[in-house]
Amino acid sequence: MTLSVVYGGIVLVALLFVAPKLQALHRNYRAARATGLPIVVFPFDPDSLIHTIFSDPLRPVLRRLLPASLYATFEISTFGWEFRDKSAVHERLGPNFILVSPGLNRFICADPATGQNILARRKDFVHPDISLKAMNFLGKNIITNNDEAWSRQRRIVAPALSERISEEVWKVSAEHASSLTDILLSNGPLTTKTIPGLRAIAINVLTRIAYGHKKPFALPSSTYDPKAELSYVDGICLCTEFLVVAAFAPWRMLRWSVMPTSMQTLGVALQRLPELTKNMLDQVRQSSAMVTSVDSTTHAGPHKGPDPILKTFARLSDEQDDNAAKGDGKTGRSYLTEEEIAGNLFIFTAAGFDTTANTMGYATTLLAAYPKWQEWIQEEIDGVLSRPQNDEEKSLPDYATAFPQLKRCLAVMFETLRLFPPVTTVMRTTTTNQLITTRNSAANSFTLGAPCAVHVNIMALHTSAAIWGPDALDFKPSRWLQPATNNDTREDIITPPRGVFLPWSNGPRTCPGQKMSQVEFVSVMATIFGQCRVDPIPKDDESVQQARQKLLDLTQDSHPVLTLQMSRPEEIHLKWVRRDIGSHL
Ligand code: HEM
Repeated sequence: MTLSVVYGGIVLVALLFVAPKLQALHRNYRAARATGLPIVVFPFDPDSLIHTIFSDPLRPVLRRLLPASLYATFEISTFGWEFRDKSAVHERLGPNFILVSPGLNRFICADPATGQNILARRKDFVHPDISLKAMNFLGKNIITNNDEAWSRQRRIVAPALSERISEEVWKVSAEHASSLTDILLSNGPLTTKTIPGLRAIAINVLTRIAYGHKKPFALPSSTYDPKAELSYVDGICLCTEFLVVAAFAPWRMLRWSVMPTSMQTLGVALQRLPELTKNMLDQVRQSSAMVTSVDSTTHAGPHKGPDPILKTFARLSDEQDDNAAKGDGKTGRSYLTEEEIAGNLFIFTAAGFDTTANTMGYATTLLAAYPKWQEWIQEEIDGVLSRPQNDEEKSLPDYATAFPQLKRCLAVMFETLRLFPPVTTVMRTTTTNQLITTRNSAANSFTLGAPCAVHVNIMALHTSAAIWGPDALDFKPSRWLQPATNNDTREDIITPPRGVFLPWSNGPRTCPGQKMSQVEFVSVMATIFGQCRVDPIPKDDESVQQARQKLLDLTQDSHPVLTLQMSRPEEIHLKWVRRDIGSHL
């Protein structure tokens, strides 16, 4: 009797737990059916905490145990599947399909026209809560706002990254790349330092442009000391390096003495950043006030180079405060609150760091694996670098002269981003039902019931054989260039059809750092590959060919954290050798 009560209780609890899930699954299935799109049903919520934690470690086990078709369903419920799958699932199911689960339905889109349509409608398809939470912890900012505050911030943030900073980005990137080249060439055994070195360049360029922070190039240190002096830039760099922990773990917990020193140092940074931001802004305001009074008394010439972004933010905010004091109120079109200044300064670093650093890391690894493409860009770089005077080293001409000529370097960036886009899927969510028109035809339109998660599958768009041809998965930078013809000897970058190449996304929320990242990438590649060549280092009895293949395998062993990154970058062993460049000039 007692036993049957216990069993009955267990069954009841199980039913109480399962019944709402089944109900949600049924409701979602009906909503998905109404669209007429292909459907994949997965019986668990892929966004639940349990699934998020356990699905990745379970993958190898389930791959062995489950029949292939069941495993394929499980795979597309896991985080980061887009990179592993490339466009295979869309080849089976079509460009658009819906993953139905007891959580939110997920509309997965790899149709260029539909993707464009979604990204163009920023008010209908908004950023999901999870990205807002992940990026909000140092203050509201352009990424974490969906409403009118976004428009106001975008009007300030996008121009701060415009063409006016290109010359400075070009110069600073070349300076740091040149220092890294010296280190890589002079320290023979430092062969694992390429990827950390490229990361150091990316963070140094960002901190110079955003905060005016001038720092000589140095490889990043891997030691952390929670008791050491901490500057604003150190704190921001730490938060960027450990973004996921910084976003979700409370600083008090990170400071516990049982935590690793890196986490304790991060805890200190999170605790101190509000105060450090305030001090830095006060300093900027004081020095601006001094410069203005000196300028107005001495009529000194204009400041050389663009102001750091921080200064622009502070000035706009102060102008609004002045208007408010005059009674106009802080309601104009161009201002940031103090919290938004802090949030956006951080976002510059967070959004611009990993994306650009990893793109340079993948590109360098691919060039080491494919000597053919390395020589291809070097041929171009040699034609652009200034000829040496006497014994001077060849140097990179200024931005306006060199950048437009280095098309092969830009083609390497595009091809790297095609195969290794930092953001493999752009996520949105809907709160009201949305009519979606595919291939610009009303006959193909359908209504997406809300709420629904929407994923524009960048990885699938970038690797579809139907779009890019049978060699879609090959690294082939020349696909980006219109070949020179008899009449015109200039190579030109091609523009791919609309909606098929979206590493920087598209529409009103497209990445405002697109040009900055291109200028930085080309400057760094031209500086490094102008001076040296790179090869993999074969291990033990490996052949060079095997070592090259290993590099390619390491690039494929990647997973997204916030952006796509290699799982084992420390295994990239490269040998840098100075090129004999005088001979063919
Ligand atoms: C290879 C380099 C880069 C790639 C591939 C990249 C890619 C992206 C992508 C995919 C988005 C999301 C857009 C969306 O939600 O539709 C984005 C947003 C953003 N990126 Fe980049 N990015 C790069 C470099 C940079 C740099 C260097 C900066 C600034 C220093 C930057 C600043 C931003 C900002 C502020 C946003 C938010 C825009 C908004 O929500 O309005 N990015 N980026």
